[in-house]
Amino acid sequence: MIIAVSGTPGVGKTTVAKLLAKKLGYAYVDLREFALKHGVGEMKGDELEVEVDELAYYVEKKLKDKNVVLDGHLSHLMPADQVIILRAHPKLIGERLKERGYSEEKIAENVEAELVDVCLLEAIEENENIIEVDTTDKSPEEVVNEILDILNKGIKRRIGIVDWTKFYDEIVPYLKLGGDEEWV
Ligand SMILES: Nc1ncnc2c1ncn2[C@@H]1O[C@H](COP(=O)(O)OP(=O)(O)OP(=O)(O)O)[C@@H](O)[C@H]1O
Repeated sequence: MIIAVSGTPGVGKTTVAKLLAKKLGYAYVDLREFALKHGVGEMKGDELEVEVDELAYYVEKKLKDKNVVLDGHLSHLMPADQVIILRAHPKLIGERLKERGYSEEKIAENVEAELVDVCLLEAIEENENIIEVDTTDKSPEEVVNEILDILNKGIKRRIGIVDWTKFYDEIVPYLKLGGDEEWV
């Protein structure tokens, strides 16, 4: 069984995926390292640009019959049996990425992606089995226990649990609004 753990950068995918794999006794697979290992994608500066279909082909071929937790911000586009989309208050994403030294532009891009549910919407296009978990104010342990609880109940789909637009005023400072052009 392939369980994909996805979400906006900084949401906690790696932390949660490793712990989830440990508790389930599954192998942990970092999708970026998996791509590199199989020669998928091209390095553009620090970033690895991959062809999603090519990566999905290798995931299907190499991991299909294994018990793995797949970690990566493209994992929701892979042929997984179960997708977990982690969510966090966009302000938290902004603070974590600021701490990592990301540029204002990169922070704004990711905060906005979390605000408007980009990962979730992409996942819905690809997979029926999606569980969304709000990690805000929870420890990684609590998040993993929540995931295990849902899976143990046989629930495969639980979406629409957060609406960050309610907190728009708190999120605005992290966004780059208006661009360079003046409104006339
Ligand atoms: N409930 C939580 N779940 C997961 N991570 C949490 C939680 N609370 C705090 N954190 C912290 O948030 C940070 C998330 O970092 P992590 O590398 O796991 O995110 P990521 O989504 O994998 O990022 P990236 O996509 O950039 O690799 C870690 O420092 C982690 O300790």
